[in-house]
Amino acid sequence: MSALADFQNSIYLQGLGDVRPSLPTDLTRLEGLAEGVLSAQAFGYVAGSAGSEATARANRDAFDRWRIVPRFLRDVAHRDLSVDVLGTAMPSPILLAPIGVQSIFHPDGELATARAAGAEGVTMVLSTASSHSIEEVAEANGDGAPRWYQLYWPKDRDLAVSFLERAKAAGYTALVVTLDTFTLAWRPRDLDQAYLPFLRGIGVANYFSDPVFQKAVGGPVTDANRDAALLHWVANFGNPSLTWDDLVFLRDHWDGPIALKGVQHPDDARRAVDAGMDGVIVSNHGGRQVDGAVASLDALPGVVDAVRDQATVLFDSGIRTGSDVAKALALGAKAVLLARPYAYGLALGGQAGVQHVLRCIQAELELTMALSGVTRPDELSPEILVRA
Ligand SMILES: Cc1cc2nc3c(=O)[nH]c(=O)nc-3n(C[C@H](O)[C@H](O)[C@H](O)COP(=O)(O)O)c2cc1C
Ligand SMILES: CCCCCCC(=O)C(=O)O
Repeated sequence: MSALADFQNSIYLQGLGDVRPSLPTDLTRLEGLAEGVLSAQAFGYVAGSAGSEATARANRDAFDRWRIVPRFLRDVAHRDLSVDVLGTAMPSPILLAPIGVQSIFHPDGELATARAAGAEGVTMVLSTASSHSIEEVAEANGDGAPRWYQLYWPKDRDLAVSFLERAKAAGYTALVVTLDTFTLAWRPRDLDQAYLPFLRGIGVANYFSDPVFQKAVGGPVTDANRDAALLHWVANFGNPSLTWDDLVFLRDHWDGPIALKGVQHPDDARRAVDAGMDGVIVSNHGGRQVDGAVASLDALPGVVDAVRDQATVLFDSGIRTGSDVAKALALGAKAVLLARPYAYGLALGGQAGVQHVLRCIQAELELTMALSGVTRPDELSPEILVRA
């Protein structure tokens, strides 16, 4: 048995003293509870997706179409979930996905998430659009805690370089470059409420604190130039004219591993390998960008097949349970990024809420694996799955 499954026992033992977990252990229940504590705008922002939200639903349906076939009598007494992903040692194949503007969910925002990740030894991927700066989040995360940085590649190349240098100096070891959100998609829940956190000054901490950004807006951001600074942010946030050739620039300015997030097509995965990228993250941004896009899990096997072992394949979009993690790993992902469930944990319980989510999903993964005859993530293969 491992520390992860011990978590399950510790809950049962608390029951002897009539203590119950303060949050549900079925993580699919968190969204409904979070709706009760968040403003309608914040809840719409996190729970909403693009258009009719068909892709968000497809992400979940794709998991339901695969079923695990348990196997027994395989000596699963000793289980080890640890993995090495792009040079980072991890206790399990689960990272915290980049989620921007976290202070709309909890006053401590990314600081609470970073403390939770640091306490659990789980790698946090910090968004460029965070509500606390690169440096503040690193401090909350703690010395030696594993952390990666996610880049929204701005039009201003000097600003991009400044972000990369700040991230490197603050101990972020790998770079995630998100391809699918150079502009916001059509998101009806936000449009109907005329709500965008950035225009209210949330999610711009890294920009407003950056010397290159400040120079571009004529000095530090104050009440006097705040509106102009926000307009500059809007104009510079993303760059739709980027091409594969531009990746050379990133390679030249980041000496650690780089993973491209948002890859869905096998040819794009091959191009990532050709461009010297170390990893790809199969993701459709949780259905928040292209409504009607292929379910992320359905795109995974084609990408795995395309890159073979020339790059590390990670996965997100739709992960809600430990069994979902097992399915994504069985279909070839090296690790997964957990997203909305931890945002709901943050909303419901701050740092403790995020830790609860991490402990539950890791314990559930370990138990699912053991009860399926598997002791290590790399033993998961399509052989444990059938089509429903
Ligand atoms: C509220 C919210 C904010 C997000 N912000 C970012 C971000 O700043 N950068 C990024 O690469 N992805 C961002 N994402 C996308 C997640 O990293 C992830 O790809 C997606 O949420 C996965 O779908 P799931 O939450 O349904 O599993 C965001 C997602 C949500 C829900
Ligand atoms: C202007 C686009 C900002 C998006 C940042 C957050 C995000 O990725 C999301 O899905 O929301």
